[in-house]
Amino acid sequence: MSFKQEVIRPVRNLLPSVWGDLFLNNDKKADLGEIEQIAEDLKEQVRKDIIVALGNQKEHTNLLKLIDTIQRLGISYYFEEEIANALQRVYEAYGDDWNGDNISIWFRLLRQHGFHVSCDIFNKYKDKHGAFKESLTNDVEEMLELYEATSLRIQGEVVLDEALDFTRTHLNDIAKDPLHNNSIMSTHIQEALETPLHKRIPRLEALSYIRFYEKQASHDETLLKLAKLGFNLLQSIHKSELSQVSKWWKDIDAPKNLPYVRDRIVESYFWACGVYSEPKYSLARVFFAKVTQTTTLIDDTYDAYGTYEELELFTEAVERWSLTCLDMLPEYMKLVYKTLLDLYQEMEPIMEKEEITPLFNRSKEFMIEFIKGYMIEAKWVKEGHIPTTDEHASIAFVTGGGGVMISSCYLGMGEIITNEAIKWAVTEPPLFKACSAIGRLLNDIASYKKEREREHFPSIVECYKKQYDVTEEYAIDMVHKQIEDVWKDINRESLICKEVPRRLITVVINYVRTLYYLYKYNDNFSEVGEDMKDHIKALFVHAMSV
Ligand SMILES: CC(C)=CCC/C(C)=C/COP(=O)(O)OP(=O)(O)O
Repeated sequence: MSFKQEVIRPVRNLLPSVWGDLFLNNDKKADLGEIEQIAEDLKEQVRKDIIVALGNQKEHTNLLKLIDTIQRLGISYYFEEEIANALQRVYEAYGDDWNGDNISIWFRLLRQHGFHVSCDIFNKYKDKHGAFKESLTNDVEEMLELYEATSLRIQGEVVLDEALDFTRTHLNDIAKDPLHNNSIMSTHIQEALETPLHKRIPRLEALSYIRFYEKQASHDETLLKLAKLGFNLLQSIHKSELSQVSKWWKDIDAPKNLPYVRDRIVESYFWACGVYSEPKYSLARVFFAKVTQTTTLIDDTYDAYGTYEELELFTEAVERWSLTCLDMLPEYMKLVYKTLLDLYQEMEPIMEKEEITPLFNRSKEFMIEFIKGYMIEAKWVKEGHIPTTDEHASIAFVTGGGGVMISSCYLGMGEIITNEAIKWAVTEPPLFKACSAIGRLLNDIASYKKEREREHFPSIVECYKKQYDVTEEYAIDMVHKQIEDVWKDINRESLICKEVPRRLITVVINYVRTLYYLYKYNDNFSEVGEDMKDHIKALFVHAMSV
């Protein structure tokens, strides 16, 4: 007599996609030839403005303001060369001794573009007792700019730590002051306090800044029009890509074949657009969206469905990376495995043509290490092991996904992936590790309560509590402090990597900005909140009225 043993699987309350088939059939590109021509003429005008301002030293403060506005409006990719050249010239002309106005904008822009200018200039804002001058509080815009500049600080820049405390306190008071209540400025301040510019996803910043800028009496019509047209032009490309990835995902038919999996292809594509929205990175964007959904598929297999024995088989198959391993896997896992291998297989010839095979191969290795990390987590869960914070960090650097996610972001970006960049990326540089760390910390803070409801790898919050015998609130504070420290590390690293094209560094920063958006308060990826739904609709459904 044989007894069929029932398999006990983890239980999870799975939320379906909120989008249904909304984005599936949007692949017809509209004919935008006429709009493109208008945009071309506007671009020419802006280009001239940049060149004229650069040529006249008296205009350099305005030049920086113009560049800042262009960036915030989301159209800097039209003027990449002009902006890089202008900032290079400003750096060469002034070094650390900027003598124009708007110190904070100067500092923020130069640091954002990789110039390690000194923060000592901010001592100008202090009085003889070393405190920030109270007179600063009379100029709200200047205080706001100083606040924004502090996000670029690195470890040890005490003047900027102090400036952050000072400006945050005063801006908070202003935002709460009934005199300013509900004014455009007070909303603007509140948004800045919530998420400083440096931590915002550029595409969402464009969305909100276009609305703000339009209401400013001093706005420039050419810039505003170009921003709106540019927004719509990008949207039409993104809609078609979103339809493409939705079809790919639809063919896998997860609701029928893998019902335990989070269906987050739209959110995955949103993530990809957070990293790069320019037309020329279409291939990379589509690939990265698929990687993110596939990683989610694998995460859910380890966290929410597979038995320990099945996961061991899957991990072994991934290490061997060959379709011949399909036979050793249970039926449902075959599809997970095939999705993973097909995804890379499809990219292989393109990567060969682009001569970036070493990076492509390393990216596969990162994926294998990542999945082996999930297996270690599964083992600790099985043993009921709560790791020390150091042990936790050692695995979080792997399953935090920095290596696999950032290397995947780079695949398909074309000629910007130079040999130097490949040499740098394959070593898993500190910037990748910082992505893993911040990803894990943000994700743990957002989801530790939910994860506690079921069997799950312990979050950093649990590890802190156990190791240091502290309260939950204290542990959470420690994690927030750590997150701020990682931002400082990212800022430092992004100034050091001189051999890597700047756009590849901003890929990393944008990736982290998107993580920050997704996990700052809740796990917006698993449980898409109202704000995120509105943002996705604004980016991919509604065109902007011009
Ligand atoms: C590594 C990365 C960024 C992968 C992209 C897919 C994803 C959002 C996984 C996190 O799932 P989760 O919220 O369930 O996380 P975990 O199970 O790791 O706690």
